[in-house]
Amino acid sequence: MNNKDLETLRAQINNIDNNIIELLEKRSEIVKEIGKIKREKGLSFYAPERENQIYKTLDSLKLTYMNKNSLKAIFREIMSASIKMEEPLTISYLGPEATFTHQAAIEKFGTSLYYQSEESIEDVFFDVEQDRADFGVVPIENSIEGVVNYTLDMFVNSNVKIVSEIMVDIKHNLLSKANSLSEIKTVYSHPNALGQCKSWLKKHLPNAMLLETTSTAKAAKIAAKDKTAAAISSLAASALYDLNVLAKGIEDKINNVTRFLVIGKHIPSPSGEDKTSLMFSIHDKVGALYSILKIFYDNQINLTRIESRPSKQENWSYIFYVDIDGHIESESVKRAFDNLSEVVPFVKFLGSYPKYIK
Ligand SMILES: O=C(O)C(=O)C[C@]1(C(=O)O)C=C[C@@H](O)C=C1
Repeated sequence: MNNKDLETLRAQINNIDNNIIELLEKRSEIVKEIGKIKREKGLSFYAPERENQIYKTLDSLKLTYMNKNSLKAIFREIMSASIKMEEPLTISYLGPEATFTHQAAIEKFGTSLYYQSEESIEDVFFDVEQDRADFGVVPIENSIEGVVNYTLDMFVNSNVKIVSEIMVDIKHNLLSKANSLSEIKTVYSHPNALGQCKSWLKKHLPNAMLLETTSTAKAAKIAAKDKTAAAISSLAASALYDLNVLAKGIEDKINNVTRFLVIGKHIPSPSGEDKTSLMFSIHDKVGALYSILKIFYDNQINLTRIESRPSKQENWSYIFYVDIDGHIESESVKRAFDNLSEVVPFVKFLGSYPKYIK
């Protein structure tokens, strides 16, 4: 290909880019209208059910050249910019910067919004409750470590609702200012990450001292100040703290996924494929849990998870958390919720939200 060809092709791209920009301008004009209606009606500017519809449409396309994940990332950012045009929302997350929760938040809301890092899950809940943030992102469970009890417990006394969910593949990496493994004397990370990379550490750094930190991002911050130290952390942290990636994907089990929740104050409209989360306690008597599970069965509702936690009110009494298929606005879910309310001492609706799609 000679330079002339290259110039011709780039001129064609310039034309297409102009068309894309013109269309984005037209799209933005409509977005502004939507924003006005939402403000008048007190609706949520972020509409996860609508975003899922758009992602599903993209998923169903038959494309010749474009990679679907790339296309979705482009639309993620278009919608992020659109939300910002309607209302520049603030998203609170369990920080510091470059944690997996931060990554999850950006995956959900794109890069156009404001992000507010918090030191604890409790603070993320408080930010949303007290309107210091419009939405919050917190971890709820990991495929290896199990449920994040702290997040579950927060729902007992909080009135925030679950409005969306995110799944993130957890990839651990060894980051350091050093250039080779032989220089590493200490490895810092969150206890979960150290646990998830145990075999790799034993094989490649058998003599290193392992030290726990409150987050994987904090570990990266510490490692940035000591050339004999390394951190197990995300690639985002390697960029943020300018660290070398000495080894990629060092987790022992490859299927390491963390589920995060977006919390807010509005309940999204049904998307067609939704989940509902509920919390309840039961009477201390024979068959109590059985009779509750039967309510879901009788209403033909699929129960996708059940967790129990000590109620903290009296010893050996428990609170149950369930996720079911369907939206609270559907007849069967509404009926099941009403039936449940009649037989349990305490029940709380935690949210109906669209199921995660990658
Ligand atoms: O359809 C809406 O409710 C919009 O606000 C528009 C739009 C979009 O850009 O397509 C933007 C933000 C919402 O989260 C969903 C969709």
